[in-house]
This record gives sequence, C-alpha cells and structure tokens, in this order.
Amino acid sequence: MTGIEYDDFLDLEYEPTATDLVCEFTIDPADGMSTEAAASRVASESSNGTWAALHVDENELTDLSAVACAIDGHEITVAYPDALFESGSMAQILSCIAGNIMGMKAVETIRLEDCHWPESIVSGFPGPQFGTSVAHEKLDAGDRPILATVPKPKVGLSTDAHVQIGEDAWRGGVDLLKDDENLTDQSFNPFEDRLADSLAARDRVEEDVGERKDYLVNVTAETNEMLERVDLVAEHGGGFVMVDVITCGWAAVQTVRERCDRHDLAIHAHRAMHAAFDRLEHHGVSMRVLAQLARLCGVDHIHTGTAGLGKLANEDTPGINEWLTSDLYGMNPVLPVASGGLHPGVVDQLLDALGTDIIVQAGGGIHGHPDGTYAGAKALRQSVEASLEGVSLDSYADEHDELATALEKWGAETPR
Ligand SMILES: O=C(O)[C@H](O)COP(=O)(O)O
Ligand SMILES: [Mg+2]
Repeated sequence: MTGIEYDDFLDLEYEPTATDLVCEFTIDPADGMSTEAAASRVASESSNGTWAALHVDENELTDLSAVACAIDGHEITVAYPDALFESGSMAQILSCIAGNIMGMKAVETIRLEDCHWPESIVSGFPGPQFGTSVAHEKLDAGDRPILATVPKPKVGLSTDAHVQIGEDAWRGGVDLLKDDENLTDQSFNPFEDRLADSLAARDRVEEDVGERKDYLVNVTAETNEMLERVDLVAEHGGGFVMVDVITCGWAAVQTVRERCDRHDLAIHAHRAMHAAFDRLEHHGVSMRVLAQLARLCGVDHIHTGTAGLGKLANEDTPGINEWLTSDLYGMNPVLPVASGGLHPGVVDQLLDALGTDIIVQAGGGIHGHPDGTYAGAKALRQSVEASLEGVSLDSYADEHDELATALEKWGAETPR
C-alpha cells in the first residue's frame, strides 16, 4: 500500500519536464494556511488528491500527481504530467487545472494566469484552420489590418435594415460585416433570412467594388442547432461563422471546428462573458489563458481587447496577441480582433500599440458617424490609410472629409 497525503504535492526542487503542462497561478492562502500548504492543496485537488490521505494499492495506481514546484510570493507554479489529460478534450483539461480549485476553502482567491503547453497536449488539438492567413486567403486586405463592423443597435433591426447597414459599410471600405454577440435567430431578424440576404448583398458589393467581402454570421446556439447553422452558411456560400465561444463552451467550439473543417469555413470567436472569468485581478482565469484555449480548440480570430483604447476594461492585449501569433509546434496562429468602443480617432494609437496584423472592428465608431454608416466606414478606412502612410490623422483629414467629420465628433478620446 502507498499513501497519498494531500500535503505531499510540494517539491520546490522539481524541474518540470518537456511533457509537463506547467501552470502559473496567483493564490491568496486561507487564513492560517501557509503559501506552501495552499500550493500543495492546489496541486493535489487539481490532479489526483483530495482533502483526506488515501491508501491505495501501488500495483493498481498510475501516479498522476501534479507538483507545486515553485513559489514566488503569491505566485505559484504547478507542473502536471501529460498522462493526467485526455488527448484533445479541453473540457477534461479545465476540470483539472481550473476545476474544484477555483472554489476550495484552502485559498481565499486563486487565478490561473498562464499555461505552458507541451507538444504532447498541443498535438491533440487542431488549432486554427486559417488564422492570420484569412487576410489573403479569404479577403483582399493584403498587409493592412482587416476592417469589420457590427450594425447597431445590437438587436432589434429588421433583416432588411441590418443588411442595408452591412451593404453601406462594405461599400464604404470595411471587409467584414459582423453580427453582434446577442443576435442569433430572433423573430425580428431570423437567422436564415439574414444569412441569405446578407450574402446576396455581399456578392453585389464585391461585383461593384472589386474587393472580396464577407460576413461573420453568429451561429451561436445549442450544439446540434449550431451545426445546422454552420451547414447553412456553407450552402449559402459564406466564408466565416461567428461563435460566442465562452457562452457556448469549449466542447461545442471543438465540435464546430470539426464541422467548419469540412466546409473550409473560418471561425470568428466573440468572447462575451470572458470578464466573468478574468476581470477580477486575483481570481478566475486570465484572458491570456482563455485565448490559449481558443487557439488550441481552433478558432481563427478572437477578440483580445483594445490595449486600453476602447470601452472595455483593459488587459494585456499586446502580450496576448503576441502569444496568439507565436510559434506553437507549428500550430497556425490566431488573428487577434480589437473591438469595443473603437473609432477612427484612435486607430493610429491602436496600430502603434498592436501592429497591423489584426482586425479592427468598430460598431458605434462607424454607425455613429454624423453622416451615417457609409461615411463612417470611409472614415475608418481613411484612418487606417493615414496610419500606414505615417501621416497624422489631422493632416490626412485635410483632404478626407469623412475622417475630418469623425475627428470633429470624437477627437482622439477613448470612450467609456
Ligand atoms: O461585438 C462587438 O465587438 C461590439 O459590439 C463592438 O461594438 P462597438 O464598436 O460599438 O463598441
Ligand atoms: Mg458586441
């Protein structure tokens, strides 16, 4: 017999191996508990331990203990043997590394900050089908940022009004029309009508302006329903689907990724509800980790914030974007999306902070233009052109009326 003691999971001499999944947490131990004891409890509960000492026949046991192997103030590192995890199951991985430990009394708070993924786990996931290559493979953006827009109001527009706004925005210069996160298949704007009419409008615009355009239609639903919607997008000739990946759950995202592979469809990941996990500084799961999960599960784009230049609370957008496009054993990179409160007056700062390999998405910053959506889209495109040419927005506005009007309205302010 061997004993598994819940305080046996600490070994500060342990060096993680190349096959370990290494996770960094910030923890605040419970009153009266040392960081060492709390770290050991984290490693125990997230791998093969529990609150009580266990007595097990050694011959019947594969040792899958995690090891709390480093402590630096409130930051702890835990190494997990890869055999603990089922290949290709994000749900099972999260039930370990972000499962019971998020609520256990041994810690006041605990936040999963970062993960270092071994090849043996990464290779169980498909990763993005297209990633950053959509700029060339599906659109004509070349080396400039891809531009996208969401019609506003978010919900309530009739199908005709929604499609007309999309058409105006495409003609004004955006590449992608996007549904909002809470627009799916409601009676005022049914999914299939919107899909068919938007793609017909896309074809007209492409013919007229000679640039490829596409539509990020929100297929979010119960998983079987979502697969039917994915099939419909393919039947109607769309190139992308949009999924609210946090509210759907990663298992559903994995299923959609497989179906999209059959149809050569790219996946645009909206992250609505991410802040329930990542907004509190000391608890939950960081956006950096959520973005990692999204890459493994195979989305092609994901929203990662605006480097503080938009309406949502800030996070480490540059660091997350760097991770999404870094080498990961040959897995395709993900194209980051900057969205939430952007307008033409902040585009120069945005591109300075994040580079040009991004999607710049503006809803209110286009449709709130005093001269309407078409002018708003032109203004956004002009602000990108100015930034890429290294000309100040103010100078460029001297010869571009739409940009001038946008700057008069919003200046370079970041909204709340
Ligand atoms: O879904 C999104 O990305 C938001 O609706 C963006 O809208 P906004 O540009 O008006 O903030
Ligand atoms: Mg939105």
